[in-house]
Amino acid sequence: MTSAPKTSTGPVPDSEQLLFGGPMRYDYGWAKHEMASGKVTFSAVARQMLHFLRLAGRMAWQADRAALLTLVGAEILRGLAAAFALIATNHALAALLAPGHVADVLRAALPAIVAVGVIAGLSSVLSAASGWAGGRLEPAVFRRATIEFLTIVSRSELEAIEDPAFLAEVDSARWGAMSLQSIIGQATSVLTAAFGLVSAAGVLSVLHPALLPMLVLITAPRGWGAVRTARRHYASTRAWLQHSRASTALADMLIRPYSAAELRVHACGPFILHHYEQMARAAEQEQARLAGARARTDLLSAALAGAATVGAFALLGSLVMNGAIPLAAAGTAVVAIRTGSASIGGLVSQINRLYEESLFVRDLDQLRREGHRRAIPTGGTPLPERPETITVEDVSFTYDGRDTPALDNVTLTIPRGKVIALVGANGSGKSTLANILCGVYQPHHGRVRWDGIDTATADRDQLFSSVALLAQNFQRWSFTLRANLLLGRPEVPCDQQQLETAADYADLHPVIEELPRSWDTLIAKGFEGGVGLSGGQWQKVALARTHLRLTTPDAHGRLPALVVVDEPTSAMDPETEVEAFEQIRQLTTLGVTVILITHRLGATAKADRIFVLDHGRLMEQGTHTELMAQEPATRYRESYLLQAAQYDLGDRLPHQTAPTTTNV
Ligand SMILES: Nc1ncnc2c1ncn2[C@@H]1O[C@H](COP(=O)(O)OP(=O)(O)OP(=O)(O)O)[C@@H](O)[C@H]1O
Repeated sequence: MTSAPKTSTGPVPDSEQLLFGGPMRYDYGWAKHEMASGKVTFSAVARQMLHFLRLAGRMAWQADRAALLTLVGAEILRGLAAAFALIATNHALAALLAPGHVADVLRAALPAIVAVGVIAGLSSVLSAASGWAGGRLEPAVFRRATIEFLTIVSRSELEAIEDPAFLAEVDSARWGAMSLQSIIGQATSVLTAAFGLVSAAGVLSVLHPALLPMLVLITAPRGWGAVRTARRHYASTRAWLQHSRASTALADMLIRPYSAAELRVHACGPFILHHYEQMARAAEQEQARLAGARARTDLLSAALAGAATVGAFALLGSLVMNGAIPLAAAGTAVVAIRTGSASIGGLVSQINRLYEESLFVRDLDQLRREGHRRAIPTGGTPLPERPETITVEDVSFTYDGRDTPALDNVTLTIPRGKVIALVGANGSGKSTLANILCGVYQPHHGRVRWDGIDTATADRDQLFSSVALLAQNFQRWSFTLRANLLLGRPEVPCDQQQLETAADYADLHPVIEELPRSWDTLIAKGFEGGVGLSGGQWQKVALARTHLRLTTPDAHGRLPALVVVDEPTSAMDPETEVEAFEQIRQLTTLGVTVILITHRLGATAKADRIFVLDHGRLMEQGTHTELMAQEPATRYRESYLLQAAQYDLGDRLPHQTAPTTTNV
């Protein structure tokens, strides 16, 4: 172990530059990963591996004790069987090489020969038992590790999920969950090979102490080669995880329904295919590089091990010649060296994989700690069920990688049970503010208070439960219509009547009537029996889901106090849209405060209060009448008149002409 592993070679392929703006390799700075770096000692590697084996063992113990005990028991017995087989072989050889009549010699050797056969049979049974137990354990451990991984990631803050460094950890840890499963199989094989080696070593040291160091000399180069190859492979896999995710995304674009129409009309297929191929070639080159490096390492370690084997046989020959050991013992020693070497072969390839897998398990372990740090906190100050006012105080927020803040010292007050409109040009910060109000982002500066209680220290689960979010890019769950609504309040059971009420509210029944299996229709193109919905129909589904959430108490009897609707009607036809806005306004009759984000200023005109954002700053506020009457003309009035002029709504003030530039 002398140098840190290389991860990629060559310039950035054009495809990666064009499509992703740079190389899709993770640059980890290998110094951070001491196990993968060239500076680690073998004992450190062994300690780490034992640590992760214990981790896998603990998980296996929790998953299926009987299977784990069977597995370990069977492997220990197989190891013992291998030692007994060698002893029996020694007896058989001693009897066979003894002088005497052939029939007598055979008779004397028969018990030992039979013992060798019986032990071989027993070994096969034990091997089958071990395979059965391993087959049960591996998927169980994989399930546990995956569930743990998914729980950690899905409970992380949204900012963490959007952080590329955290995403890199997530990518690698996901691999770790798979590795934890294979570690069981690897560990079993290592155990088997190690027992074989130990029994060979035991027999050799009994035959003559000088033979044992020879076995060690045969083993050492193969062990060195295995660890070197594993490190190289790990470094490469980890660095190329993002590349592999990007390639899968490209392949999906070619074959999934969501991109099918534009792909065909714009003839994007050949373009994407070309770049997919370029990326696949880059990955192929990396694999070829690894294969070449592995071949070189294998060759070197095999040459060293071969030289050691020759030395071992030479030593054995000289021991026989000098009469230090009898011929029969030499025969047994040959068998032991061969068994030992075969065990080394198995051991090396298994340790190779075990080591590599344990590096990924380590990443899973790391995600556990990092995930804990980035987790949404549990507990905190209780929030009022129906706050009289929600105040946003001097709130600023800047996205990672951005120089300018998305929200810049915003201060505003939201009274209970009113419709509050957030308006502003694209990118002015409306959705960011909505996400802060919902508790998915925490302000980087300033506070949001519910009746004076700072939401940063409040019980976040309670905050989430008190909010309904109909986001601009709301989730179109690839499930049945029923499940799509139930996901409005998934933690409590809902009956059909509640679903019907929500559907009534969103005028969803005409859509349901056209669905082949009514509520149980799978609304997902690309799955068997699945049907697609139009954009406006999906918005109705989302509106119904929001209503279900607003009218269904959580497990503690709490109903949402705040609903954020972000561009809820953008895909609806004019008639439906007018109705939908009216329905949204009606939500205040439930005692809920409505935050309405929309560019349709006809709808905001009826809001109780309007806040106008511009480049993350709160520029104007008031009622529609106030904002329209202000002099000099507000940005809001200019935009409103511009829209009015488009539709000739006749809302233009007598002395005004519609401006043509400003946009809210
Ligand atoms: N995840 C993100 N990472 C980095 N920047 C972001 C992210 N989301 C939004 N932004 C940036 O933050 C600013 C505010 O975005 P936001 O989505 O809040 O605007 P908006 O007013 O809702 O816009 P629109 O009317 O187009 O929906 C924009 O400059 C946007 O590019």
